Amino acid sequence: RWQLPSDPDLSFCYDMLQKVSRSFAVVIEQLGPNLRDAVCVFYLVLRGLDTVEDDMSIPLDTKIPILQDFHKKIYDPAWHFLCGEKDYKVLMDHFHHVSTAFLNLEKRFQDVIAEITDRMGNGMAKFIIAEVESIEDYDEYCHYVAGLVGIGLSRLFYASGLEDLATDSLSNSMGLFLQKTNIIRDYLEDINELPAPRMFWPREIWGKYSAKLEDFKEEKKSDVAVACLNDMITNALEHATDCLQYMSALRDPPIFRFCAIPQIMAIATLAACYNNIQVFRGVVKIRRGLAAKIVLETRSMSDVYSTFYDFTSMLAAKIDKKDPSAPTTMKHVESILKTC
Ligand SMILES: COc1cccc([C@H]2O[C@H](CC(=O)N[C@@H](CC(=O)O)C(=O)O)C(=O)N(CC(C)(C)C)c3ccc(Cl)cc32)c1OC
Repeated sequence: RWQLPSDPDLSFCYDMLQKVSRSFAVVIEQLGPNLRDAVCVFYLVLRGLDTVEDDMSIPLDTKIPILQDFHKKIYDPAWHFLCGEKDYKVLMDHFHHVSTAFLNLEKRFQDVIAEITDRMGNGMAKFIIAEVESIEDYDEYCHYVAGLVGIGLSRLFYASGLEDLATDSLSNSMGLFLQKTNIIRDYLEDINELPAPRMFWPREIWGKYSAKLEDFKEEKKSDVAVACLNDMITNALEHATDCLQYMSALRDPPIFRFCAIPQIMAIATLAACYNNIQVFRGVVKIRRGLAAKIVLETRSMSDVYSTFYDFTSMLAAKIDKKDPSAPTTMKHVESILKTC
């Protein structure tokens, strides 16, 4: 493993990265030196935003201005805010390390991070009050919290000179595919969240299957729960071909792996969740051994194509003709298999 930076602010950032997402930290650290620091700082700035958004103990009239002005706070090493739990409390209480590391980045990287943080913070603020009702709301919310991350990363890759600039549309899809997979996988964890659950499953989808989203926890509602789950997964699969197109355009091997590994985890998760009532009984996680295999064996686009092909075929094998979404699921499956 390369030498930890002597710079105390950056070494705090890499330590935090290790703590908040060990598996992902490994792939970030394999990026080139310039890009690595920018992505590490970007990741922690996003985690900071997320921690504020998720902290239900912060009153709205305090939370909303923090979200909206977060893009200015990152320029102010004097600013910090006590919120979040465990490692996130450490992150927020010592946020000056992140803002100092941010200020030491090249300006072209700072500008990308600041603009994305501005748009994301304002988007989050909008959805603190508004519920996700329609599929359009669902795509808009996922754009703010995940699509913008893809767009920001594409701009950092381009600013580093290592990649051409990917379109906002394909970059957005990279975020939506991951975020929608997380929202689907985390149904039970999210709906049991105390003091108040924040659910992002759109009423336009679940309202076709039950009067209340929490009904899916009930044994007697298993059939409609699985039908709704398959509908949600079918909606997420719409983004898969955009993600394959985005990854096929990447040139730098460390950037490729950084982008490909989460996408493969996502298609593997969707295949495991499809038609699986266990999503409403616990959190369906792909086995650690499989995840480790994915991290080690994803080197080229042909690895990505064959892995997407395999997991999409596994999902297709589980499609029940009687499932209400089956025709649409088959359509998305066919376009993915054709692309691979
Ligand atoms: C071109 O776009 C990307 C390319 C590579 C990786 C990601 C994306 O992947 C991780 C992967 C990650 O963080 N995995 C976790 C495991 C998990 O969350 O289930 C981990 O390995 O700890 C992820 O999930 N999110 C969070 C969002 C989805 C909200 C964007 C994320 C947060 C901050 C950054 Cl800088 C990047 C990402 C991209 O973002 C779209």
